[in-house]
Amino acid sequence: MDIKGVKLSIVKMQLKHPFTTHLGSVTEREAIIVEVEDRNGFIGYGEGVAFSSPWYTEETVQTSYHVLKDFLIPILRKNGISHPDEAFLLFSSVRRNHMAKAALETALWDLQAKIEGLPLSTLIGGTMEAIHAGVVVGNPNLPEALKQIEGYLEQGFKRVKVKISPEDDFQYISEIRKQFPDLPLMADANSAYSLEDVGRLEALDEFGLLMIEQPLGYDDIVDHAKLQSQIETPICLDESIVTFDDARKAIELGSCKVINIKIGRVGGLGEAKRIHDYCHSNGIPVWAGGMIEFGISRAHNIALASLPGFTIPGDISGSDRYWEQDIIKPEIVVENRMINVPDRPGIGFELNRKRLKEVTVFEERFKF
Ligand SMILES: O=C(O)CCC(=O)c1ccccc1C(=O)O
Ligand SMILES: [Mg+2]
Repeated sequence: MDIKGVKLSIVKMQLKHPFTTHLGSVTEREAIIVEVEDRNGFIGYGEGVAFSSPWYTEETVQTSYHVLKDFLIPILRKNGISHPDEAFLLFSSVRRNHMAKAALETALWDLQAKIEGLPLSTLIGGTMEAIHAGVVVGNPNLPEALKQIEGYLEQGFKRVKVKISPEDDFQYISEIRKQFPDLPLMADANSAYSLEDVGRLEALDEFGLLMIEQPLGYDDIVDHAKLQSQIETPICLDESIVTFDDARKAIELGSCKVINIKIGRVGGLGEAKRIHDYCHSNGIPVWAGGMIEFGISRAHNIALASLPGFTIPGDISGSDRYWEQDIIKPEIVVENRMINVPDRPGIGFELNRKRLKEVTVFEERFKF
């Protein structure tokens, strides 16, 4: 790859409605948009998905920016790269900081796909022409949540995920079940429980949830194995799976029956694909997680979710789920409960430069 330079833009946009978990509410989203340009004028896009504060993982927009600017971009400039497959190893002198790494690595994947004139999904071995849409309700107010779910079902979403916590989990889920008895429903706890809550979690078994996501500690795989042996509902791990080896160990221990793959959390598309391949050959279904992201990250998720092991609808909704106007064109749309996998080169979406400019609060260029 003959890279000419990298541009980083920090963008900031209000969400249409706050998104709430037991850890707090997100009302405004900051992110880092990465553009890697080569000497033939191709530009690859990536998005850094760390939040403004370290509530979901330890990274933030500012730590990602620092790691990109002062470490990852200089490593890339000094060493060069011939294929994005090499990026994770190339960046291995920097520990963790997976969201920063993924921001740059995904831009390299988009660039490589554009150089080859292929859709990104094709380049990574995707087999699906369209993926199932899924949506997340982050609203602890039950009547409002019920209304929101009704609206999403009318829009054609196939699967709904809700956020739960020990405060009102049984009542919250039972009311949703009463109103939507056949809805494919799942619950995400974002580590709100401990092993002492086994009884509470067992009580949810009767609701036939597709799965419960990350009930216990955000870095735990041992207690989750104990819990899984005591509840019927399949456990899905999110926060705990940060590396390929985490996935391997969790599967070996029986800590989960499903894995949520997020490109940012695992350090890039290459690692996300490795985890997918391992899960696929071990009979563990996977789905693509969401990060309340803008269209660039969503587009990378769409390419990822076109791989054959993504058999469960993920947290992939349209641009209008969170944004009045996204930073990409065309915007991502849900049609007949599905999102089309683009057949255009790369991620298949262009930056909407006018919109990007409106929401950019800081930008910087790095010449190679
Ligand atoms: O992108 C979405 O639609 C929301 C997905 C979601 O639940 C989420 C959003 C931000 C941080 C963590 C999570 C999660 O899956 O735990
Ligand atoms: Mg989650």
